Order: sequence, then structure tokens, then C-alpha cells
Amino acid sequence: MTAEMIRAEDLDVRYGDVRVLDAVSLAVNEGTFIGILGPNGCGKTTLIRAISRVIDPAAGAVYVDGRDVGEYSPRELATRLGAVPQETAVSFGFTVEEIVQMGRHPYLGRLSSMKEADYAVCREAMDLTSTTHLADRLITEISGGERQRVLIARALAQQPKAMLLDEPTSHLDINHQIEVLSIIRGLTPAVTVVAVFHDLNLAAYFCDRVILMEKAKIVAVGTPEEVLTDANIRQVFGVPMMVRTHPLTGRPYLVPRYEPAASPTLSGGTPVCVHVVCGGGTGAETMYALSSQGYQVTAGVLSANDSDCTTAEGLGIPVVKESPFAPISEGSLAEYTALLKETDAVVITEMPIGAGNIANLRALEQFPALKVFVLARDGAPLSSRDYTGGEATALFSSLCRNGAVAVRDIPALVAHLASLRSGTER
Ligand SMILES: Nc1ncnc2c1ncn2[C@@H]1O[C@H](COP(=O)(O)OP(=O)(O)OP(=O)(O)O)[C@@H](O)[C@H]1O
Repeated sequence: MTAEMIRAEDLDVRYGDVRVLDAVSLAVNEGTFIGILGPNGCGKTTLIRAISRVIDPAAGAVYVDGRDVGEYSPRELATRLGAVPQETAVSFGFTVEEIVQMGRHPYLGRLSSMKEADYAVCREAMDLTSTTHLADRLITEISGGERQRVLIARALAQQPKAMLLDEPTSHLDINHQIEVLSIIRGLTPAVTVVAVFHDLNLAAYFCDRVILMEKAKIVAVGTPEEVLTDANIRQVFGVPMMVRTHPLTGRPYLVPRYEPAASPTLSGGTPVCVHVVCGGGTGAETMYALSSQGYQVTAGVLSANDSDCTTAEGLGIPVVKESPFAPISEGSLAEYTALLKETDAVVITEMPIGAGNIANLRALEQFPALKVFVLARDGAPLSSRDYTGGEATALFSSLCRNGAVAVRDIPALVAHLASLRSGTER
């Protein structure tokens, strides 16, 4: 069984009357990389500080490597826990090399000085963090990002069994974010790592497990897949997200989207429904724009491996799906026509039309009263996308005779839909 490196039990921390940690418990297994996430002010730094005994909790206990932190001398604790604080302002007058060498203090006797082995550990720590070239510079005269890497080097020089890092990448550019987190990741499993993150995607990629905090409490713990769900992020940060699996890493990645404004309604008070007929990525922008503005969007029929299908699902849009490369089946067609009966308008994007999806257009002929908008953002003639030998072009002509409206861009589409909403176009 994996041993626990850090255990916190029922931690309570207050500042005056304000409780900033409320009965927080957590267990961190040896050798893992845990990310702590949560909105500003929820207590992430306080939790890190309480674990490293920078602050004393009003109640609760912390165990590091099987012992109550209160039983360690500060020196002993420093050989178990290396802390990299959020605040990177450090004392005036020290060189980078001296700052890193401070990491060896827990190993030195009161009067003993650094030995070759201690210098070697410091050199390695500086090497790992790409700070060797800064050795003689004053800590006050380097950039925030460089300082952050120096403080990581100092913590590494402590050769701790666990590292606690408070936003270790907050001052780093993307290159150094990845470099530093790769270094930290590389420390595991020899070192256990607990790090506060603001970037959900970096946490999703680098961490084995994540902890999600909200208002002084932990609200979710688990793998990034388990914790970083749209529902959890929406609850804690109030931001709706599209959660996908990164095609290259297999890890979740999150893209924020706008919370729909108050749902537009038809004059009768019901939400405006818009069905998007799309494919091959031509529908993403339309679905996103309309759902962001509170329209009740549906989509399809789409092949299950079409990127528009993935987008619809990511946006929580009901979508009629068909098996990849199969023609539209009777079942899908029935689902599609059921949606058409309920919708207020249909938008056709600039998708290529072939034998696989022509049924999407044929079905529209059964609903001559339906308001149809044809997006023509690329200005290309329909014939250039018609792979049906002319049937699609003929169907479009017929739709236009029935009053389908060509719109040149999404703002124009939204303007039409808004007049639908106000009842002037019905
Ligand atoms: N020394 C202090 N005195 C009084 N209140 C404090 C002190 N330090 C933090 N707080 C308050 O405690 C709460 C938690 O702060 P903490 O720094 O732990 O949050 P955080 O989740 O790390 O936030 P951020 O993401 O902004 O860094 C906040 O409301 C903060 O204002």
C-alpha cells in the first residue's frame, strides 16, 4: 500500500472572525503530484501555509511522513518539506547562489560550513531550474520569473521528501511554465509535490490528482478527469467550460465559454429555438454564438466523428448523431424531423453537401413554413459545395422560393433572429 506523505485532519484557520479553512482534511500519497485549485480567496495559500506550519491552525492536525508536524524541529521539518511561497519578494542583498545555498541550512551544524557535497546539491538544483547563469546576480535585480525559479532551486537544495509550491508558475512565460512544471513533475515519485495552480489546463496535464476548493472547503478530490468537469468548474468559478480530451495528451483540457445571457423569448414568452444544419466545422462559430446569446440551439444530423458534433456536445447542445460514414438512417431522420417540428428557425451553414447528408436538406422541404437562414460567409457559390450532382443546388433553390434568407455573417443572422424574437418576422 502506498504510504501517505502528508495528511491534514479537520484543519480550521481563522483570521479574526473569518474562517478561511473550515474542517479541511486531505491525504497526499507518497510520490504523487497534487494540484490545489479554486477561486481567489478560497484558502489555497492558507492550506499550504497550515501544512508547512507557517501558520498554526485553530484546530486540526497535520502529519508529514507519518509524524505530527508539531513534533519536528524547524530544521528537521525543512528536510521533509520544501516550500516555495507565492510571494517572491526576498531579502535584499543576497546573490542568487547564496539564496540557493540557504536551502542547505537544515543540513549544516550550528558552526559547520558547506562541504563539497552541499555545493554539488546546490549546483544541481540551479542546473535543473536553469538558474546557473544567474549565480552572481543579486536576487533583487532579477525578474519575477527568474526569482521564482531561484526559489524553486532553493527548495530543491533542501532535498525535501515533499515540496509545497504556491502558484509556482505565476510569473513564468509559457516556455518556462512548461519547463518548471516538467522539472517538478520529474521530481516525482522520489518527491511528493503539492502545488497551487490557477491554470486549470496546466493542473490537468501535470497533476496525478487535483483538489478543488471553494470558500474555505474542499469540494472535490480526484483525478483531473474526475474533478475538472463542466459542472464542478461552473459551481466553483461560475464559468461554463467546454471540457475536451486533449488530442495529443489524452488529458482533459478546458476552454471557457460565455454564460448565456437571459434567454431571448418569442413574443409568447417561450425560448427561441434554432436548429443548426452544419458539418465539417462550419457550425462551431454559429452554435457557440447562438448558445452564448441564450438561444436554445439544436444541431444535426451530424456524423459522430464530425468536429461540429464534438463542439455541439461540448456546448451541451442536443445533437442528432449518425454513425461515422453512414448515410442518415431512418431513426436519425425521425429524431431530426421531431426537432424541426419544435424549432423556430433553421440555420444552414456552408457545409459540403454529399450523399451522406443530403437528407438534412430534403427533410426541410416538409416544413415550408419554417424560417430558414442560409449562411454564406465564404461567398462561394453553392455549386462548389454540392457533391450530389445538382440535387443540393435544386433543393436550395426550392428553399429560397419558400422564403429562405441568405445571410452574410453571424451578426446579420443574429439580427434576423432578434426580429424573430420580437415577433416582427413571424
Ligand atoms: N494575513 C491575513 N489576514 C487576514 N485575512 C487573510 C490573511 N491572509 C489571507 N486572508 C484571507 O483569507 C482568505 C483566504 O486567503 P488565501 O490567500 O488562502 O486564498 P487563496 O485561495 O490562496 O487566494 P488567491 O487565489 O487569491 O491567491 C482570503 O479571504 C484572504 O483575504
